Amino acid sequence: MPIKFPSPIRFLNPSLPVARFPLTNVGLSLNTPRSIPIFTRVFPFKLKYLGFASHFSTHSFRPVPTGSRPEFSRRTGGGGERGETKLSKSLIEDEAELSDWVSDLRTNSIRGRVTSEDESDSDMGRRYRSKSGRGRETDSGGNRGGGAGVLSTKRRRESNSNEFSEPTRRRTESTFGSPTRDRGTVGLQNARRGRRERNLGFKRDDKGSRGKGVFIDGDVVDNGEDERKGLMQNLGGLINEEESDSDDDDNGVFEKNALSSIGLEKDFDVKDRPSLSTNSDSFMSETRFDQCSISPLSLKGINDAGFAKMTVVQAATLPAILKGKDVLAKAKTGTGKTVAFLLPSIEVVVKSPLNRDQKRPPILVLVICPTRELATQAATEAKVLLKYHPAIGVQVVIGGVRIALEQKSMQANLCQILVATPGRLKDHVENTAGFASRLMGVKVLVLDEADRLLDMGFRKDIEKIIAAIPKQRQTLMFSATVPEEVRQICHKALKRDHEFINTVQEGSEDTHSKVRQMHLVAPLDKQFPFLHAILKDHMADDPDYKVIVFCTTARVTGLVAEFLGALKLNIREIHSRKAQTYRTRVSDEFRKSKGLILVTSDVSARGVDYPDVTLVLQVGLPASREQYIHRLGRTGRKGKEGEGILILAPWEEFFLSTVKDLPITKAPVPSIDPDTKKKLERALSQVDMKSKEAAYQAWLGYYNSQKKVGNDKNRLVELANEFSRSMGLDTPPAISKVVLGKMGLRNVPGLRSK
Ligand SMILES: Nc1ncnc2c1ncn2[C@@H]1O[C@H](COP(=O)(O)OP(=O)(O)OP(=O)(O)O)[C@@H](O)[C@H]1O
Repeated sequence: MPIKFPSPIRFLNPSLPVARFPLTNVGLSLNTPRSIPIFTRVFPFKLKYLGFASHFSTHSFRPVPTGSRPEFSRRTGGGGERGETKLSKSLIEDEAELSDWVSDLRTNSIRGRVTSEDESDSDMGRRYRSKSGRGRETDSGGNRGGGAGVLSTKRRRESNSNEFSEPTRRRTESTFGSPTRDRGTVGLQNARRGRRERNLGFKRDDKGSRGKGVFIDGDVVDNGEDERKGLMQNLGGLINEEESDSDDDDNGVFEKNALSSIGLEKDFDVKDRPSLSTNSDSFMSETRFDQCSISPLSLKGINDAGFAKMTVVQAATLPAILKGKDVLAKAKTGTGKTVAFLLPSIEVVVKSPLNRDQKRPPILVLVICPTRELATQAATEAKVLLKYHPAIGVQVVIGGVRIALEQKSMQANLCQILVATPGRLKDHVENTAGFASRLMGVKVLVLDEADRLLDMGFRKDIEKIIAAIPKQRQTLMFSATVPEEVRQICHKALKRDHEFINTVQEGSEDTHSKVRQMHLVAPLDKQFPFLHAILKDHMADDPDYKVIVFCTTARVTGLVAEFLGALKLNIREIHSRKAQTYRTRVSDEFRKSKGLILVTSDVSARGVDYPDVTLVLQVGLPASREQYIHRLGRTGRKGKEGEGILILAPWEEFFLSTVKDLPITKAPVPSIDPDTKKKLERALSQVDMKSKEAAYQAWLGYYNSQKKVGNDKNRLVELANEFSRSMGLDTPPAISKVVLGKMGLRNVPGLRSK
């Protein structure tokens, strides 16, 4: 018999408070006439607030009168969203698309374009030599410099059209450079000791515990968010003016509005939910799937997948979703959110009458994911659940795949469930015959990684997609992070009576306590050696190691991968400069393997479910607090233990204040013996000069867009040149004048132009 929960209470985790949002008067906006852009209505650029207490002067967003609002007893997330310094807003769907877009700048299609990376590459190799004097001049491989160019110029422009610029605030960094002390690697080894044993059970840990980025390697990003603001500053002239109507003002306003208008309706009392009261670290509930009204064939599929009981987020959200409610759900990384939205969506298809329109059979469920890897993974999980539903089909549409192939596949195969990345989906809406009418069948819309999809980089595409599906639908949004300002936007996308189900216990962190988090502050010239030392140490400590190294941009990722490859480490790399087929192959390989290090940009930051990752290393400033959390979430999945180390330069230490609620301790500083030092220098000298030049430009672009670093241009260039020296270059690479101009860096002392 189906279990029943009293309707106003949404439950959760062991002691998870389930938050429900007050019913504000804002729920209508997404159901707007098609001709009016949704987010323009719901989030007007000139939105003004009349006070911190929640008064708005816009007709499309009215605050709940203070008196009628449920008391803002606590903010959810245990500080998860606290202190968000809002480091970012994304620009582009998938970094590959930004890559394409930047490639596009090389053409004559956009006014005021930048000189292409390829152009700037043309003679770089001849100009500079590595420290050893033998910089190689060969191209770094067919995968570079290409971009998966399947996107139209128009779309790329549109993808970028909503970025906002931000008034430049001058700021002088005062925290540059404090030398680190060498304390040996023993501490790190100790820190890890016993990890494997602890992994054997779900025991509680006793330890105390771009966009897309922007960019720009003159070229690219991998995932920043706030850098996007910088991108706009830097590339001002590149943006289509009609579309660059900035909502600069909105950002500050938005944050305040969010703070003042969101409250929790109810705190959850775990005593009322014995089925969920496992220990508070567990991601599993006591609820069985057959306790909900799930079809027998779905139950069979679940059983075959080996899922005996629901995870906490599944138990928390399924009853509400099955009842047809709109849901915004927040649950920690790796806790089964994908099944939580797929399973009830499948049930909607099961219950839908068979459609006899063979020519344009309707798409009933639309799942949108921010990256190609994630979309592919969600579709794979759907297929597992659909094992005993031969009449239900799932298809994927993502960038990097020939659109004609997708059109064929959607026509020739069952496609009641469509999983897509936003840009490609929009392409289909605009260019695939009959697709728009199929979309009019959508009954369930899912935004996976909702906060990412609702940020600036995706806004336009999402807006168009929502306008292309029926207003009468169920909307589900899931993420491990739901910043305040995103909650505001979510309100507009969801029905008024939607439920916000937060499975992160009040007062607990957004990260898993079984994942040991550390940071290491080291000057740039020490970072390559330290990275190597940490990896070697980890590999020695755990023969089943499986490590992900996150880097700031695609080009820096390429550089780090080459460096580690030269040291004969077992390396794979994934970033936007790699072809999609390569990305898919490497992703599959990494999923199945052990004894491997994946060097990657933020294309791998969210959602991807690689089992048993033992260590996540983040090198350089993460694009945002959220991005830090999602990257870290690649380890410690399904209740396992893991380890995360963030390597920052002294002048990046400010980032720690944005994650001060997380249990991040200081990592011991590795010691580097003279022989190893020489070996590392040799390895660096083997890295392709073009990779170094591209990484230098990308590095400069990325940090230029980070306001805390990029506002002081003289200092920025000093730091970039420090980075250049850390790669073994005596002279920093020259950058084309056009690119420097676009970055706002012309005539800054220390830069070389060509
Ligand atoms: N009921 C269940 N029992 C056991 N394992 C499950 C269950 N549901 C899902 N899983 C597995 O848990 C793993 C993590 O799930 P999933 O990738 O959906 O997590 P997530 O919460 O979406 O993570 P992220 O926030 O990183 O996207 C997957 O391997 C999935 O197959």
